[in-house]
Amino acid sequence: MIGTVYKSTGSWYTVKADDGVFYDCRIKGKFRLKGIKSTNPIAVGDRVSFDLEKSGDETNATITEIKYRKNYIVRKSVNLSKQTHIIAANLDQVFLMVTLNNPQTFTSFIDRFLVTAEAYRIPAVLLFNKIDSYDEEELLDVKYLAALYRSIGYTCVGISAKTGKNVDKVKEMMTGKISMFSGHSGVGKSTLVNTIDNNLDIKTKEISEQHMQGQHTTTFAEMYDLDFDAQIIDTPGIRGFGIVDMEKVEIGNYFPEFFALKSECKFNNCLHIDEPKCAVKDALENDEVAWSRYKSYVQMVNGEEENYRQDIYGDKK
Ligand SMILES: Nc1nc2c(ncn2[C@@H]2O[C@H](COP(=O)(O)OP(=O)(O)OP(=O)(O)O)[C@@H](O)[C@H]2O)c(=O)[nH]1
Ligand SMILES: [Zn+2]
Repeated sequence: MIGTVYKSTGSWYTVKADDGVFYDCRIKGKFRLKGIKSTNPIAVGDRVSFDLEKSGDETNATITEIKYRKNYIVRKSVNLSKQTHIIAANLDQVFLMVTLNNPQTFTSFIDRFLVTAEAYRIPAVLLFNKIDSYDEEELLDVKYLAALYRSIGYTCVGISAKTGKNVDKVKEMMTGKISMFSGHSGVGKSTLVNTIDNNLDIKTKEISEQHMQGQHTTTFAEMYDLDFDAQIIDTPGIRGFGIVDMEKVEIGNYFPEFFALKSECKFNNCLHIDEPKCAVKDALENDEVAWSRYKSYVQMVNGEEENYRQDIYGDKK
């Protein structure tokens, strides 16, 4: 039989077979995955084959094979083994919820998130939430940001999880897909999920930062069916993506508007920092590339942490 993993506890996997029936499965032997040293061989979202075997009154379900994963997101374990914990696999899209204030979402955070999504090959959508609460000036800031990210190719929607404004658009985008919601604490993720499907009762199991750092703590994601043809993956305690290891020369490839210009740079390994005849820097000078994006890029290349203070909306230089 073939199905999708909805939940994993490390030793048991809840699999929804393609006929809609749920089975608790175990794995047999060891699953080794090429290229990753993982603490968990099978993750939520994985497509698996499994066998049913009767023993007396019981039916044992055993996973025998993992199908091709189109993508997966990971969290590095903090202990010395350098093992990777796969949080979820086969996401169709990820929604980043952004608010201008309460809490403030900085462009450096948005850009880091988008770079990670590009690296994971997961389409990202920006949802500007709480538009019911903004004054005219703030709405202009939202429009500016939405236009900026749209020009790069990202879908952007202004929504209100509270009033339901444009939530129908979000539902439309979710139909037939597996989605994940990310964003800072307080941006309205739970509120939105409740507005989308008020029968769903995801108990947001908040895990303290301190707890997350404990090496024995494992956070398990879970997939939920909504009351229309859509699934969401909830990752308790994980509000963004883990950080993906990247080479400096790679980072520019995950800024789509930089990548599009790369072939016009004089050097094919151009870092777009100090090199002469750099098409990205030329575009920046001509205001064809946003300064906020370039600033995020330089921070990432230099391996700096997000610098919240310097990051101002609509600040072009
Ligand atoms: N005005 C307004 N308030 C909102 C909106 N969406 C959420 N809120 C409020 O923002 C606060 C935080 O919302 P939550 O849904 O708990 O945020 P969250 O992202 O799930 O937060 P964590 O669980 O901490 O990650 C609550 O007081 C909500 O009522 C909105 O569209 N407009
Ligand atoms: Zn360049």
